[in-house]
Amino acid sequence: MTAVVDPLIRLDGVSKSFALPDGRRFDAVRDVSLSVRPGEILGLIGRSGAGKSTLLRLINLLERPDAGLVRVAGRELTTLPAKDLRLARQRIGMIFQQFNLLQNATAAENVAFPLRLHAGHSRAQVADRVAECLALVGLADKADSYPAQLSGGQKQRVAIARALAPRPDVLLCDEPTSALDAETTRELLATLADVNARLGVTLVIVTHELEVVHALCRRAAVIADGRLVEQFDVANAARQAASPLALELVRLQRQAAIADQVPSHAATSHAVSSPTSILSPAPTATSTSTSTSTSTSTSTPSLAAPSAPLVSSLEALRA
Ligand SMILES: Nc1ncnc2c1ncn2[C@@H]1O[C@H](COP(=O)(O)OP(=O)(O)OP(=O)(O)O)[C@@H](O)[C@H]1O
Repeated sequence: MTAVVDPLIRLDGVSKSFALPDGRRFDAVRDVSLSVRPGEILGLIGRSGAGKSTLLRLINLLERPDAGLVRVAGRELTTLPAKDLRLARQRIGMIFQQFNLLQNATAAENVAFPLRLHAGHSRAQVADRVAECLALVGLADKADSYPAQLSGGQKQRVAIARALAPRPDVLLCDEPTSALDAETTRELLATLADVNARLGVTLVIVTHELEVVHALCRRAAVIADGRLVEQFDVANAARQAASPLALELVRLQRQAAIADQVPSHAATSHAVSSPTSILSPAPTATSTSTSTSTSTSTSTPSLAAPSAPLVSSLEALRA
């Protein structure tokens, strides 16, 4: 008999609307109910404007729902007084597409920031935790660097270290790789997989890149016009999924499976020539720079089909 595990995140009938300049209201999220189990990696996918980011921000109450309940780690957030909500939010880390680092603070100071916000940590404890988190994301040697001295991938790693510093149960990721080139995206996804596997941190990732879902997520939820259209296990997408977006993911999975079976030079040419996600704009040139390269591009990377090494290294991390 399988043990029933309580969800770590439970959204119950949440809705959110915004006021339009003409006085009408726009329904960005409509009556969504969704559960996320502890340790899960959930991808929220959908076309631009579907309501993915708003839904993500409802989980930590960066947006307050107009209706519905938001329960995280057993606590109903919508009814918490401000002080308790601040404490509850410490258990919910978040990273953003544009990193949102303090520009005039070093990597170490950025990571220390959430720890300093809350009393109770000695200077030595903060220093230890900062060093631990920077090492975890492979940036032990960049503690004294300022964001301007770091590549895009390194900045996102600092953001991950900062989010992990208060030991969250869950990390909300809003388009975490959209500002990164293909190679840096692969490295970042491996880091996120590692955070999930080693620390057991639950991940909820908003992305418009089906490649990210394929490479990292165990479950996917499709959002369209503010509604939850369907959810499925990524490994069983071919059997469980029905929406056009999910079927596009199935096509991507098949391409990757074929690429896995053909010799590497053929796989490479296949990956390069295959169409990218229908969510992405027209393909742009991919870069093969390393993690130390400067990547400040805001264009959507065109990953095409994920390369076999990416898929297998992430699957190894997942195992
Ligand atoms: N603060 C706001 N005020 C008014 N409208 C908003 C606000 N935030 C979001 N919206 C609108 O709500 C809709 C959903 O936005 P949201 O950012 O959640 O979509 P998304 O699926 O994440 O899109 P994208 O992939 O383009 O980021 C959009 O039409 C957006 O313009």
